[in-house]
Amino acid sequence: MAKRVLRLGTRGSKLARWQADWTAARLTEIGHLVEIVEITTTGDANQSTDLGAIGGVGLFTKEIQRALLDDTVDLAVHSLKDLPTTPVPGLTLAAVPEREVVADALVSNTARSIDELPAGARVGTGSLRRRSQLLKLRPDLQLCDVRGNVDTRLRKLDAGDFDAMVLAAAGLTRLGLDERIAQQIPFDQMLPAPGQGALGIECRADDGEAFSALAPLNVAEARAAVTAERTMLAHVEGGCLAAIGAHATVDDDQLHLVARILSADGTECLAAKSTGAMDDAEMIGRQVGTELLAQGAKRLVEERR
Ligand SMILES: NCc1[nH]cc(CCC(=O)O)c1CC(=O)O
Repeated sequence: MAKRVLRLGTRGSKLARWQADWTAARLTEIGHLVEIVEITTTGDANQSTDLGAIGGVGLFTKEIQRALLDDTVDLAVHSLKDLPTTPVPGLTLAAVPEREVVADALVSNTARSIDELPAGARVGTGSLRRRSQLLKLRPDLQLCDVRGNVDTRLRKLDAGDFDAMVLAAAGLTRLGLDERIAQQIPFDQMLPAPGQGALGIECRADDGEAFSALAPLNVAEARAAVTAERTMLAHVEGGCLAAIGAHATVDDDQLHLVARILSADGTECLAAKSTGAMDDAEMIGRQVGTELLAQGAKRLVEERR
């Protein structure tokens, strides 16, 4: 019998293609046959529209999950930070591979750090999380909305549309654009999005063959860290629209999670952290979420609706 070809669904952006190629290469190395299938998502088709206006949560992932459920593809590779925390019946997150650099990066042709930005500098970012944390640090900054893929954003920066911008360091590194990173922003200044820098690979829950193929790509420490971050996010019901940052690390089977949630203008900031066994990642995520709710997180989440 001919060996089954695993059809791997991905978005068409350069970064998505890199992630799909990386996953396909790992699977091929261990003897699987993989075919990459490109899928256009609502998020990609609407480069100019405000993300919130076209339904926010799941914009980049829904169509690929649909293709998985329709049996058009067998595997789906996502940037885990774009994947909603609500489970999709019939699908399972089969692998969270080794995580790339988690921090956000400052990209600028003039400044080497956030502290070094001149008063009133224009900073490009479409993310409320980045915006609120920047304003908390530097209320003088002028935040400019910027959308599009990494290349488009870099072109706008180089054209002088703004003095600096903030992107995930992981995306730049994967695209070979490391030299554009002026500063890896320290976590005390900016906490990343839950799941940032990690990939999530899904398959149909009843597809044992695909699940087994993906198992060797899973890294327990990476899985535990993103599980803690995502459980916290789900617990405060933040979705992708609230200014919520989180970062979990695993050290000697001990998991440390820190999280914060901010008001839009950055003047209010709630923070919580917890530590425990790596195997208790979900419990640690819930503890931190509960602590944020006790401090009044609901009001900051509702502010965005
Ligand atoms: N929301 C878009 C998105 N999804 C994943 C990444 C970067 C790679 C990653 O975090 O894994 C980016 C771009 C960015 O935020 O700069």
